[in-house]
Amino acid sequence: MKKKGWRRLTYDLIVHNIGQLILPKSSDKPLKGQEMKELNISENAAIGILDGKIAWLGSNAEAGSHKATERIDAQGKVVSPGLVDPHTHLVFGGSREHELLLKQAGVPYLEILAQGGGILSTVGSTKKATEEQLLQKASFHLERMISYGVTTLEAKSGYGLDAETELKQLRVIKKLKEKYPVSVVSTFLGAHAVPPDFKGKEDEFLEEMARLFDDIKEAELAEYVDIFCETGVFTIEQSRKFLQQAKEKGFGLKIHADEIDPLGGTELAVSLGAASADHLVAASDEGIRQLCEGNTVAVLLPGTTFYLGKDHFARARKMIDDGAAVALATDFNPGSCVTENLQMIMSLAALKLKMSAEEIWNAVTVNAAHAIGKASQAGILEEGRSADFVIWDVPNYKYIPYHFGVNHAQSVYHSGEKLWERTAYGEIQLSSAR
Ligand SMILES: N=CN[C@@H](CCC(=O)O)C(=O)O
Ligand SMILES: [Zn+2]
Repeated sequence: MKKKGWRRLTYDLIVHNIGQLILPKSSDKPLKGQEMKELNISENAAIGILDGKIAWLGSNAEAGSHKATERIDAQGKVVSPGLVDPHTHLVFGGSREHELLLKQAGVPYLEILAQGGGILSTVGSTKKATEEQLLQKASFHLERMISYGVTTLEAKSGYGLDAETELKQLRVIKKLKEKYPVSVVSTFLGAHAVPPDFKGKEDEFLEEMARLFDDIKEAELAEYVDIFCETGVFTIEQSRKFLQQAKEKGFGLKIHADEIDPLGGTELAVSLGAASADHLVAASDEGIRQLCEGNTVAVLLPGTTFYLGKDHFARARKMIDDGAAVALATDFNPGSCVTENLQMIMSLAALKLKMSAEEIWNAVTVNAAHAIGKASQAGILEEGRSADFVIWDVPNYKYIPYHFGVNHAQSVYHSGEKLWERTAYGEIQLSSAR
């Protein structure tokens, strides 16, 4: 009956002749284990959009009988929900290309940090940058993310490590939310590293960062609080106390956990009911077992492992086969993963994490949305949802992880509005380049 009602309408937009429409399963919980292996693909499909929302999903054959102000022929290509990137360090000053030489010489990531480089180097550049400069730079990176098909993302602070600069970064994220139609979720990562003047006084530093919670809540500057729980940074006990305080103030929780050493951050995340535990390269069997029991999403960042030149990747196969919920993210940042390209991460997930195409699509849509509390708005295409979708210039959904390092997005929509479209670069630019 509902469909008949819709049929009398004139849609704002109909996208028809969709070869494959990717329809991750809608669920109030992240997809776990076996559920991640299932992905609904509707062939020869069409979608109707009205007032920024998906108003109709059906077959291409039916599409002609519906009225629409605008029609787009997808030419048998693939359409998916807009991608969700649930872990980025989008706002920072400067860059760290000089560290490549250190990496090539085999200096470990934590050693560069201990020498005052790494995160601390970016802290210096971020302190120096004005709010406007940070906004311009973050806008540049955000626009590139959109061009790769991202319509919802998380962005962290964490390159200030003092009240003034952390709040400056969070205000930039808030401005990005206002400036762009995409959905941006903000995370306070004041506990990202120990500033030199607090070396040996980590507890004091965390107390100082925790004193910002009220102001951040009051000004609606962040939805989540995160901490880097790692050898030489913050211990499990410090992380537990800090996150517990954040939880009491009403923040959602995230944790940079078990990235290099298996400290037990995964278990901590589950025990605190964190939305996500991120990295998990060194997560223990017990940590994985607990992930299977809870609803904390394992946000895996294979681009970081690749960029840090490591051979050992997070155990995605075990996590999924045992029954955990896995999402994927870029971890875009100036030191350990310098890419805005979530499609590249999808390829690394196939090649290094041995994830199937179905698991990968669920990991960058529905599960990624769960990891940032956006599951009711993003990651799914169904009637009544925001019309956030991507038309991909590929023959089928398995093609994107397969053909790596390039941009397969043809056009990107949020709330039914076209945000980005690939220009016709083919003939003209190539011939002039020759
Ligand atoms: N591991 C900690 N933080 C970031 C890296 C930040 C940086 O190196 O600038 C990460 O998630 O990889
Ligand atoms: Zn990170």
